[in-house]
Amino acid sequence: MPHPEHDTTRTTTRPDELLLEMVGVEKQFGHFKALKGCSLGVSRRETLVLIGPSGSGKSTLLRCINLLEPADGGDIFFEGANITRDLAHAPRIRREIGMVFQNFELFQHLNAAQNIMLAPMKVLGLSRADAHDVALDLLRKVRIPDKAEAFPDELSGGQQQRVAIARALAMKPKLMLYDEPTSALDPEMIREVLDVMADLSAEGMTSLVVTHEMGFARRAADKIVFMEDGKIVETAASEAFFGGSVNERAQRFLDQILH
Ligand SMILES: Nc1ncnc2c1ncn2[C@@H]1O[C@H](COP(=O)(O)OP(=O)(O)OP(=O)(O)O)[C@@H](O)[C@H]1O
Repeated sequence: MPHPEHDTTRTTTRPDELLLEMVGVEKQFGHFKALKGCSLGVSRRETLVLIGPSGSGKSTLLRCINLLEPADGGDIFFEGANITRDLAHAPRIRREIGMVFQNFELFQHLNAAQNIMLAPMKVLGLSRADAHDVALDLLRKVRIPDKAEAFPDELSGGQQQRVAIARALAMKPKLMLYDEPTSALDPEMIREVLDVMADLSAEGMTSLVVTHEMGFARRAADKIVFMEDGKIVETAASEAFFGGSVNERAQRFLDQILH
């Protein structure tokens, strides 16, 4: 046995290491408790789908993770660092956690390539030429290679959402958060966005996705998380969840959205 200090086969990063861990996270808006002691772990390369009734706290949970909302209690660890207790982590978290919103939130006065190039130039210090190359690569990845020059109002909703995904990917995030990314889209566009997200998950992009698209959940999710009334009621492996071995409230909700 080699001495541990000289054992070059040891690594500090296990492939299944927790990337994100939430422990007892609380969030209050005035007198209303939106998150009540939420605990959740996300391992590297995992995709989790978060479901639950309207108002159960799904968006608030995502917004606490990337520090758009400060948590009032509990702890959130990202790569082992407690990001809720030390505001110095905020710039890194905004770089390393990508977020995609329901309404795309693209800059209307910039074309698709410029939307994608902005943060890599401003935050990562890439030259315009390098950032442009990154943008073209990502537009290929999200399957709209010919839309670099198009402005948001010249794109369909599905194309705009794919630009938004490309814009988030341009920062090389370690975690992607998606907040109902297809709920503002017409049915024929939903599939093209979900296909891109499923490809990213299959490539190992760690993802936390709020969606009611159960076809996507079946295809891409490792785990399903069910929230109700500000609490995480159930976290189950996807097979167990769809196989029916989940608690009764989660099952009832699943039946509602499937039928
Ligand atoms: N900034 C805010 N101020 C006051 N209340 C808020 C705020 N943000 C969220 N809430 C409340 O917190 C609760 C949880 O909201 P949240 O948006 O997280 O739910 P959700 O599960 O994402 O719902 P939906 O599926 O409808 O998007 C809701 O009752 C909401 O009204």
